[in-house]
Amino acid sequence: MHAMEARKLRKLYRGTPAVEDVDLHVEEGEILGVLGRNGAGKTTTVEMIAGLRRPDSGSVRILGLDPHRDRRQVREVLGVQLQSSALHSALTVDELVRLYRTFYTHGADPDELVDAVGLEAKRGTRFEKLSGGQQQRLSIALALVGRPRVVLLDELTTGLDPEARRKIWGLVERLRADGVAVLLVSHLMEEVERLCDRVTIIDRGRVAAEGTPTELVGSAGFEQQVSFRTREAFDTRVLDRLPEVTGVRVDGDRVEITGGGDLLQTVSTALVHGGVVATETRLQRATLDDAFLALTGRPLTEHEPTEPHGQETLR
Ligand SMILES: Nc1ncnc2c1ncn2[C@@H]1O[C@H](COP(=O)(O)OP(=O)(O)OP(=O)(O)O)[C@@H](O)[C@H]1O
Repeated sequence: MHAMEARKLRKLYRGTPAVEDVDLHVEEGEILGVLGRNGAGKTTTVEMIAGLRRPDSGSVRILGLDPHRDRRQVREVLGVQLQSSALHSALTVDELVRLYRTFYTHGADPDELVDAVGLEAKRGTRFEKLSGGQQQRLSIALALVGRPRVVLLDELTTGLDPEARRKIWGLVERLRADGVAVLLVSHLMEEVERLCDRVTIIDRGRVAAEGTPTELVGSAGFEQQVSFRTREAFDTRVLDRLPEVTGVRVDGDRVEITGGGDLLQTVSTALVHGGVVATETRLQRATLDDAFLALTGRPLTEHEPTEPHGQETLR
């Protein structure tokens, strides 16, 4: 059983599909990144997984539970941080965290959680007096206060400064180490490349590609290049026979290898076995940004073409 599984999710807004045929799953101790342009359908997908919006068709399971049918049990195991959270503006950070803690039978220590998101100096500050980034950090704390087993994070660190961002990344890495299943919607390639074990690219409401960052770069048809220098005469047969290697070029003391898979690891191991002393070893490979462009035809920073949609409220 997957910790979270969404199958064939579909959502229309006034007849126009916003999400079509979307399959996603996350395992315990795994971070899945969901990457897509503005308007690609990511938030709609997360809201359906959270049970905040009913899909027109398809199903969601959180630890085997249905977010609508088993609402009460799902609340105990699921943590959700959405892009815009309207919280009681007159309550302080401490009051809000303690209030949310009472919603759960088992939960986190409120003081530790406030420290973990870096709001220790703001404990007594009312929500309305917090900066946008501080409100964002508070919404992360509130998503985690029930010690959830599955967490949905939408635009986790948008608007945070680099230091706060690194702190929150550390927090998400600790969740993974504790066996929590994390779904992370993001616009930031750096965040996705650093944190995510697997990535699903959503484009125009559909899954365009899915895999580890390395697999996505590979599936976009990019080759990697490993280069190094060696003082000894180099026999290319050490590398030629490896399935990952597609080409070896020797230019004086410099050797360049092209190929796929985990090329750096494969080449390094073969060189050690072959007794070759290599220096200045470098790996060059396309980034997830390049893969996104190749797989969807447009860069991540472009917006989805806007189509007229009727308004619909959460239900
Ligand atoms: N409540 C709504 N009523 C009507 N149309 C909507 C509603 N919410 C979203 N849409 C439309 O559905 C599509 C998907 O929107 P969604 O918010 O899910 O995308 P997103 O990938 O999360 O975008 P962003 O990165 O900007 O948050 C967009 O075209 C959007 O305009």
